[in-house]
Amino acid sequence: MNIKLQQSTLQKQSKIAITGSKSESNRLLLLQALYPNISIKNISNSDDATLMQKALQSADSVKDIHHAGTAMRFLTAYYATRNGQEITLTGSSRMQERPIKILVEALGQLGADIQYTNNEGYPPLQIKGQQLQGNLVTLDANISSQYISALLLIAPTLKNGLTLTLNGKITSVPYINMTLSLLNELGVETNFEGNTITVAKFEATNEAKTFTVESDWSSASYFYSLIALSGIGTSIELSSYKQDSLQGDSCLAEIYTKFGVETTFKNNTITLTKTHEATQETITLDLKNAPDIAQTIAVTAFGLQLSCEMIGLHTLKIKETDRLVALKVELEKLGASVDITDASLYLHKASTINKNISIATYKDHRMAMAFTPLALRVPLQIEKADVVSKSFPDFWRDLENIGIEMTEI
Ligand SMILES: O=C(O)C1=C[C@@H](OP(=O)(O)O)[C@@H](O)[C@H](O)C1
Ligand SMILES: C=C(OP(=O)(O)O)C(=O)O
Repeated sequence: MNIKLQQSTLQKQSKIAITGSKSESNRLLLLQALYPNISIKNISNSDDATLMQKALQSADSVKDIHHAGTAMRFLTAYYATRNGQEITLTGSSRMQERPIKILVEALGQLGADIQYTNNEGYPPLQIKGQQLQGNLVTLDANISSQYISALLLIAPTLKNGLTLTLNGKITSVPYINMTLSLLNELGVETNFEGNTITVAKFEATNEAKTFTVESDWSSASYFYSLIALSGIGTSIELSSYKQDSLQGDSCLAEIYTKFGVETTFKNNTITLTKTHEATQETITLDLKNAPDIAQTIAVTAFGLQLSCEMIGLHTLKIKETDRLVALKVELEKLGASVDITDASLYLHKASTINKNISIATYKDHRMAMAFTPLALRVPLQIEKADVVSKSFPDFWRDLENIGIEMTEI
């Protein structure tokens, strides 16, 4: 399905309820498999969370988690601990290009039996579950925090808990803190100081424990962008959000003040309002803690005809696509000039935005969603638009409801 977006104007005031965070959901689903007294409210309806649930529930020996990075990494650790169970864990062709060696070797230090089916260092994996021994693991922390979260999630079920020593610069730290906070909420003792994380053993209890997932902040980014590209006074209310979020992408509230958007928190909702014009000609950001909002921000800056320098983007090359290359190619089709390195992107100030450009999405939900707000400036097309379901299946319906005019082609 491709979508043609007419040049549109957002409703002056609107309301949306965004689905639960896929990051929180997939952590809680894994914890629920380990501690069945857990129940989960406002769980994400994303493909990634649905695939995680299916994999955990099905008795099949082959588990296919498609594009879901968290499911791939968290389930690798989980099945390595399932004594007597043998499974193959696989994913989409892109998933088979996303590295997993650091996690496999870390689990190997605990005695896990994991073999590569095709290419060393990449899924599919053949996992023979067993009771893991040992409690000390050292691993590189600069490639993906998901390897660390995967180990932390199984840590309280290990005989002596776990001590992780992290090598190198730690990336995507808020996602590690989210994992630790959820463990703490369950009652698990943890400590994170410098480059060492410890997790104590924790026994299952019968006491019911309910977690309520906060709505997804990465998904909220597209509404921040829409408001930034709208006229002064335009606002949207998004539920259900908290000021003390576990999600690092809640830094959007501060970042978007630079684009003229103010956020107010009230009764579990946030209201985003365009209150002023952008305050600077060049927006400079380090996104090592919030990699998933890089595409949204680059497109907002382009739409507002600002220049933008983003660093800390070293993880973008191994996500759903090489997001640095994808951003450069698609922004340049629209008339931008973009310089990239392995870890940064520089968008030069644009003087025009080309009309009726067809945006390729590279099997990456965030490419489709990040470019859509440009419909407030020019008509454009989004190719393979159903890709959004990885994290936000209701995206197109919600956008139509707030005034974005579109037709399927
Ligand atoms: O732990 C998580 O839920 C996630 C961690 C981040 O990945 P990296 O740690 O690989 O950057 C992020 O990009 C991803 O969307 C979700
Ligand atoms: C990178 C992402 O997801 P994952 O790594 O979990 O596939 C994302 O949602 O932007």
